[in-house]
Amino acid sequence: MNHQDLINACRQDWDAYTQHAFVQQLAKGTLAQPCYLHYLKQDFLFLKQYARAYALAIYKAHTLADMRKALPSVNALLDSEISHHVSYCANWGLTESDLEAEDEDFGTVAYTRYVLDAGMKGDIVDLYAALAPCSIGYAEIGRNLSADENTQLQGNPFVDWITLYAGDEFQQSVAQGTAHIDTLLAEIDLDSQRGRNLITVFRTATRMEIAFWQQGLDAFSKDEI
Ligand SMILES: Cc1ncc(CN)c(N)n1
Repeated sequence: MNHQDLINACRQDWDAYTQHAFVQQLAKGTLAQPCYLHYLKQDFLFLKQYARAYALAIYKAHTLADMRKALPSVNALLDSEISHHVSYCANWGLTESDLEAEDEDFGTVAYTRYVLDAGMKGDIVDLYAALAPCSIGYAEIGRNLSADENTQLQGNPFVDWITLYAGDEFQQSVAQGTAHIDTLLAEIDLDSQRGRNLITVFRTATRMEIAFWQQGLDAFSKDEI
């Protein structure tokens, strides 16, 4: 099996994730600012836990080769993606320590601890099945938005978000990570119990992504700014 089998096995949830109303409003530039800010703050906290999960992949690896494969993702999260969020949030006068002091919302706790638990109780492949919707999904969203002529780039307050995830650096790092996941999945039969378990893990993380977008949209009524 490979990553595409995982996506195909949960197609409905996958499409609900990658085409969520939050994504469509980002693309049109119509997303309410409180929703974006809530999402960014929570995503900062999400990425911090997510970096721990990639560090767990080093711990779970049996070979030096697999340990080295996980390291670029830890670096990319800590040096690039989290730093982008810190700079975006500086526009609202928020510092890195302000962001670290934020409370995690329920969807943030549920998703990140689910990924960490899948990796703790399973092996490295279970962990990657839980991590994969995050990287592969955002890369797909970035590509879709940049290829779609209806995406509003000019004057769009969220253009930085779109260019981050559509950009070469993010796309290449996800392509490398996905090739590694495919190598690990290649030994597993899609119709085996193991294959079905991995689909469940991948689908659960995909459903968590949908809930994470919704958590951002639901912030509309909260007084965030
Ligand atoms: C919730 C979520 N999922 C995925 C990504 C992309 N790394 C992200 N920043 N946030």
